[in-house]
Amino acid sequence: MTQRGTLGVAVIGTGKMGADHVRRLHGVTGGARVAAVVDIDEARAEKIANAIEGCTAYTDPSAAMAADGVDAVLIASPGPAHEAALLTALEYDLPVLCEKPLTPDAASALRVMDAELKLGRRRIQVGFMRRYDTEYVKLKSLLGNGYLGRPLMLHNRHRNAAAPTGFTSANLINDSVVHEVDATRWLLGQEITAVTVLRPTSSENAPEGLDDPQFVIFETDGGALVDVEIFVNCGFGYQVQAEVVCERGTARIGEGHAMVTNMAGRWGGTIAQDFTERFEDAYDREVQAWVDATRRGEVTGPSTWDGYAAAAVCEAGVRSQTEGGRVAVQLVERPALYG
Ligand SMILES: NC(=O)C1=CN([C@@H]2O[C@H](COP(=O)(O)OP(=O)(O)OC[C@H]3O[C@@H](n4cnc5c(N)ncnc54)[C@H](O)[C@@H]3O)[C@@H](O)[C@H]2O)C=CC1
Ligand SMILES: O=C1[C@@H](O)[C@H](O)[C@@H](O)[C@H](O)[C@H]1O
Repeated sequence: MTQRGTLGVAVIGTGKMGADHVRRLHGVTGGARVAAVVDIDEARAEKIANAIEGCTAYTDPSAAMAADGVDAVLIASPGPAHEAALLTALEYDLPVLCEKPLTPDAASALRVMDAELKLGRRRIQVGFMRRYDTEYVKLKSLLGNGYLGRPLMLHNRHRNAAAPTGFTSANLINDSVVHEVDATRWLLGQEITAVTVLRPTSSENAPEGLDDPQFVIFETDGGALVDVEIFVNCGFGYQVQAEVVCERGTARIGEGHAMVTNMAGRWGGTIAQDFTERFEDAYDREVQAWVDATRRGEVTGPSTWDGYAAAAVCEAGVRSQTEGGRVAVQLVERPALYG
């Protein structure tokens, strides 16, 4: 570790999330500094590096990871670029926080898991930040105390005001629904065994080539049924809601009613416009927890196994989108390294 024991982090990918994580590491969280930034867009990386003392810009992830003063890596490039960056980080034996998805399909996720298994110790945390959101944490702890009884159903709504240009049906599963895949596995403590994707009439606001919204159903090995409404061009804001239905009661999060105003014969509040607003605190807690654990020499949080299991479920979801019907999820046996 460098400079008075702070963790020197190389941030790979300096687009929307990467730039936000740089801001967070530099000015919000403690115990780390941004030692390097990497982007295939050289000007973008340089602009960010120039604003931070002691930070160097690179276009090649491998060069950044080999640099003096780099102790850890935060990957925020697009999903298809994650595998190469993860394998390089494992070669250098560097701890990693990798934005979701770990990779966009099960075979590439398995290659990453095999490389970590060869190393013989956990190095990777996957950026499933909902596990750090206070509402999700409360729901998890309520389910854990058994007060409501066994969970039978989980209803999810995931709405974005607008999807990025070029967002495809596969992105809708791999980039958006992947959060509900992880939240389901984590909240219920069950694996997802089958996925069915159904499509209502598409919104006239959906871009050419994308059916939006879609309706996704998971079956789990504990017998629960889970549904996800995914609507990435809903137009009015960003909403992530979940309601669990148990034997003796229900619990709901994500209503967003932090403040309700009454005025001119109406009542109401505001709706977050995107994930950086809705999950700001969760990202802060996630990154701080990663920095703290890394400085202690530990790896905590969602593992490579969680990333692989999510990738396998998403792959089944994409197959259901293209082939129709219910697609079973096949997982390899869980290695002992992942408990
Ligand atoms: N946890 C969350 O809620 C969210 C996570 N994400 C994830 O963060 C990652 C980045 O997403 P965004 O920032 O929205 O994308 P973006 O498109 O805004 O930024 C990606 C950046 O990576 C750069 N890049 C592309 N290939 C690269 C490579 N091989 N090496 C280095 N840089 C490369 C691009 O030039 C661009 O600057 C994705 O994995 C995405 O799924 C994105 C949004 C929210
Ligand atoms: O991860 C994210 C984006 O990549 C994705 O595109 C959005 O749908 C999610 O809400 C956001 O959390």
